[in-house]
Amino acid sequence: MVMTDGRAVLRGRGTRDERVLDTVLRVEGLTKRYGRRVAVQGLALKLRRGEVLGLLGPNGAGKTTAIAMILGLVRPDAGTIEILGVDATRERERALRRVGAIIESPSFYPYLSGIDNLRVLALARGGVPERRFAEVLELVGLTGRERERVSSYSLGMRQRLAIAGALLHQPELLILDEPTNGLDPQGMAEIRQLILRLAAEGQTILLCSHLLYEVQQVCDRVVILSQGQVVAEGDVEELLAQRTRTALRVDDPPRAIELLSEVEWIERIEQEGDLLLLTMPSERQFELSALLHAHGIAVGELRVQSRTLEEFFLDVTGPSTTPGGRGVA
Ligand SMILES: Nc1ncnc2c1ncn2[C@@H]1O[C@H](COP(=O)(O)OP(=O)(O)OP(=O)(O)O)[C@@H](O)[C@H]1O
Repeated sequence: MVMTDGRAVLRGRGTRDERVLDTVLRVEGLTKRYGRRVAVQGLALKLRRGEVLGLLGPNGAGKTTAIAMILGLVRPDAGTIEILGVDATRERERALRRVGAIIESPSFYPYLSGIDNLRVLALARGGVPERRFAEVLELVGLTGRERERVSSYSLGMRQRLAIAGALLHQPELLILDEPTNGLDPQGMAEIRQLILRLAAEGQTILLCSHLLYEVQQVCDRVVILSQGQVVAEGDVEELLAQRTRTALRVDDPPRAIELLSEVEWIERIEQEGDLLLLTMPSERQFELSALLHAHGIAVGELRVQSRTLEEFFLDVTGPSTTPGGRGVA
């Protein structure tokens, strides 16, 4: 992601290599079934200090169930969860001490001011130093509005107050489940800016979202879930590069399809009019051209089509595609 490198410099919490050594969250084999329905199947996640990881997936993919298991709200059927080296399934309270989370729409006392609501939240955490209130209000851009009643806040301001509340105890891991749900475009943009700002300060974040744009804008890495399973994982730009489509025009499409169906690095072949669209790594286009030539198939056109994350996402989560599978559509 273009922004990633710039942000790594901004963060100023050691080099990226130093942070790599430090794993904040490690999930392995995490599984949850509801009756015969598998909500999450063998999920593995690794989140390093200072990283912003996006957990992406369509509705019902299992994101909320995964987060709820990490937060000890739902008991896993199998798997391990380690937060800062502590086994969260065995020592839930100790593991969650350094975690801040927002998993539902925030609920506040509407007749109390923003800062008084934060004071109530701080009590639940066993108290925080007085100066921390000003710090978190500043971080979320609510300085100057903290004495107003929450009932007068916009939804975006309430969400920012909720994030301030989750940051009160200086968590090492911040978990945000669909933080822009229900917000208008301006409110969404504010939350995205806030996440970028927290990331720039070195905050480790697990962001759960079904919004591709949001994830592409703020995350270093993304894990895509579909029907409880990981179907793709990696740096967003790298994921897109791996799965670009190559448009091909040849003199004998049926023979080309027959030949290319046997090629291991071509994931998918689609036909659009007289064009063949191949899902394959773009750097193999010379190999492709040589292969066709060697089999006497003449190539009239060969060009790489860039894909949006949206197309990629539909490709890996869509019902017509078997993840990792090949086929002619
Ligand atoms: N308490 C429950 N009882 C039965 N089935 C459940 C329960 N919670 C979740 N599920 C099922 O598990 C699957 C995963 O749901 P989950 O809410 O984790 O997905 P999600 O990716 O968070 O989707 P959404 O964005 O719609 O919340 C779905 O099929 C859902 O119907």
